[in-house]
Amino acid sequence: MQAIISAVQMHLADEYTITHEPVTLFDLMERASAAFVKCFRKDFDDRGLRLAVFCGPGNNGGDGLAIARMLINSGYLNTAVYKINFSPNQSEDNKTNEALLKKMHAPVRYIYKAEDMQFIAADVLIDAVLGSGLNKPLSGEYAQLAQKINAINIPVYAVDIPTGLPADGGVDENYNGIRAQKTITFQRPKFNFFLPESLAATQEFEVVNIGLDEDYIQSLPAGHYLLEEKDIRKILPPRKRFSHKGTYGHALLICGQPQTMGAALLCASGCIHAGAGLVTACIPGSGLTALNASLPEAMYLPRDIGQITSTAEDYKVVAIGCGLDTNDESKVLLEKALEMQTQLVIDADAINLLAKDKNLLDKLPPGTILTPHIKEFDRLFGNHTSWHSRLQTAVGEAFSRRLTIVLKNQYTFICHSDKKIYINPTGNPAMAQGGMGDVLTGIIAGLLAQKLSPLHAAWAGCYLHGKAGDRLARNSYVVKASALAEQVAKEMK
Ligand SMILES: NC(=O)C1=CN([C@@H]2O[C@H](COP(=O)(O)OP(=O)(O)OC[C@H]3O[C@@H](n4cnc5c(N)ncnc54)[C@H](O)[C@@H]3O)[C@@H](O)[C@H]2O)[C@@H](O)CC1
Ligand SMILES: [K+]
Repeated sequence: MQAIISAVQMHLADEYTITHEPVTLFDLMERASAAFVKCFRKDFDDRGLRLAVFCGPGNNGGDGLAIARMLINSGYLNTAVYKINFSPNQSEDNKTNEALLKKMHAPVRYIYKAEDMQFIAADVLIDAVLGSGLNKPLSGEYAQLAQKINAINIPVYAVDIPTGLPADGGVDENYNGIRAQKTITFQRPKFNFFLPESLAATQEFEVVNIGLDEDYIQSLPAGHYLLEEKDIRKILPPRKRFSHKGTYGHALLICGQPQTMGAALLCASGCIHAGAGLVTACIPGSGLTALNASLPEAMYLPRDIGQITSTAEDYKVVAIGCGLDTNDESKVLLEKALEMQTQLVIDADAINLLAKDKNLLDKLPPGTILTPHIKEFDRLFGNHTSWHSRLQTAVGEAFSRRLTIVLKNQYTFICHSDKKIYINPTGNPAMAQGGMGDVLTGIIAGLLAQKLSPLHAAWAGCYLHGKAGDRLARNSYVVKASALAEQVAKEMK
């Protein structure tokens, strides 16, 4: 998995690479700029485009100047360079790149005040004003410049980071920086790109490698990690010779009401397709026919506390909450589940029940997995006005209560008791439909039944769920939860 390092650590990686390899900062800037141009050309192949490259005073601006040179050299002859000179500061490599550009007789226009900026006749604008060196929110001339750039209605491609967006530490709800269509970022995505608020700063991002020392980057103490396919492959349980259904564990799913039986069925389907040896659905009797018809592999347990208690020892994992309602009967079921001393997955209405009665929250056994979406999370742990603060709460609660909190979103954040946040990269908006969360709960329960640790079950569950969704979204506008559950088994192969 990739360590998502901070802007400060990225700077260290930069220095480390320069000290330990025969490269200079200027060489790194060349590499970064060449990588940007390569990526940019994939999206804009037309050499006749009018490009406006805005370059600031530091190394981000240095990249911009080098990018302009490379674009002109590769035939984008309508490239105009705007050099932002709000202060006399200029980094060394910025100076070198400015000189190289001038040697080519490329016209460089200087902007000393935001109001100097006249009408820009361009098809695409490249933002290399400020990058990871941002050390305070934009104000004064820079804020005005950002406003003026945003008012030009053309696509903006940001170099490394949109000007005004910090790399980490949250995004201001009144983001006043440059709004990019795409950001081509160096070596690592920046943590803030994963927060929904960053959409104001960039619609999308692409990471390009610039050859910084990977071993060093991975050795840095990071609080955030981005999951990769190889991490998941390593932890998936193998189907062994001579194994049988008992080998792969028994999951009990306490889910569903007569009017939300689909949630229980989808959860059971996720669990079956993730490979649990046995799946028992504890659902209202009115759902039995549907269960037998749609999932003949699943067994049925009536909603009877006596029967649940007497079979408690059979289960490796209990998942509770999908379509459960928050009525008194459901509360009793949750109380029972909390006493069962098995691995627990708590979702949906079971989370809402915890929110209603904080005494129950305090009874969660260590190792429990919670799978809230944003509203369930805020009901449980209080309202948050930003994702940054929500994640801080999630990390704190996961640590102090020894939980794994799967905070669902476009990029799901898995906050674990080790105080780290694991980011799941898979998934897409075609999956935004009812029932998806129920399938995820089932998948995680299925993996826990197969003896994965809570953390590994959360990693693999989220990754596979999103990957199945990505595969299905290639040929479909929306992805149905039931189809996704079936796809999961194929992704695990
Ligand atoms: N990390 C790396 O390994 C590499 C980084 N490179 C580039 O270098 C960039 C970072 O460069 P720098 O550290 O020079 O910083 P920037 O170019 O982002 O910023 C330049 C300077 O602007 C000033 N500044 C910051 N915030 C401001 C604000 N709100 N208002 C007014 N002035 C402000 C600061 O004094 C800062 O040093 C990266 O984003 C990337 O584009 C690449 O050139 C190559 C390698
Ligand atoms: K930038």
